[in-house]
Amino acid sequence: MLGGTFDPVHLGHLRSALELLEVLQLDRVHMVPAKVPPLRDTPQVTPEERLTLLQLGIGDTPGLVADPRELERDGPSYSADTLASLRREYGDQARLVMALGHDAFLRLADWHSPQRLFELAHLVVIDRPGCEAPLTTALAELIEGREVFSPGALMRRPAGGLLRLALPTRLSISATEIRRRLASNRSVRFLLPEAVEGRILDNLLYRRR
Ligand SMILES: Nc1ncnc2c1ncn2[C@@H]1O[C@H](COP(=O)(O)OP(=O)(O)OP(=O)(O)O)[C@@H](O)[C@H]1O
Ligand SMILES: O=C(O)c1ccc[n+]([C@@H]2O[C@H](COP(=O)([O-])O)[C@@H](O)[C@H]2O)c1
Repeated sequence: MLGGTFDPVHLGHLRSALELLEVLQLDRVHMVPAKVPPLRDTPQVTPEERLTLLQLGIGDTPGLVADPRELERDGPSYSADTLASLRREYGDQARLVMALGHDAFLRLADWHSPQRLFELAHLVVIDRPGCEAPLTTALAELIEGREVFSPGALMRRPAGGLLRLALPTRLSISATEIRRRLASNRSVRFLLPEAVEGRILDNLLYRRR
């Protein structure tokens, strides 16, 4: 699972999802837009629209799935609930991975039931340019004894490990920068898929009101 606000989805997300699929030899990557992201302000664009943009971005890419399950729940979109739902779907023995960028990882100790995340899945932290801050004490305690150093070591068990990965392509693209550009009428070409760009421009999304 790769969860996100996806406000909007961009090539940093999509390349990461594809490379996770290859490097970890996964069956599929569920990309799950958060209906109510727990630790940030309400996104500018509705969950349904962010899901539509994600579907357009993924297109027919084999192995990537635009997963609407968080849109079906009310309240904050806690990842522990999403992983529990995936665990129910795939069963106890499936190897389940939650991937997140290093910036999101740095705040993991503030998440809802962070220990439970490790009961339900492995965590894979994707290196992201410009996000090299040190770990807090709370985060260091949370991950103590969990780190492994290869995909093979991670995949021996269904859950509970932590792997930090430098994926082959590191893109310093962020949704914040894309929203800024759109708000000031600057180009976002080549930062996100053309179909996503087209829908955003056609519907005047992220324009300053
Ligand atoms: N360029 C990128 N490379 C690797 N991981 C990324 C990249 N952009 C986002 N991610 C990760 O993807 C997940 C979802 O990201 P999110 O939807 O918040 O996008 P974002 O670009 O970080 O958005 P914003 O700028 O609005 O915070 C997070 O775990 C985030 O760390
Ligand atoms: O479960 C939580 O408490 C929690 C707290 C913060 C973020 N998350 C999830 O982490 C993913 C990235 O979040 P964000 O805000 O960086 O887009 C997204 O799927 C969020 O739902 C989850």
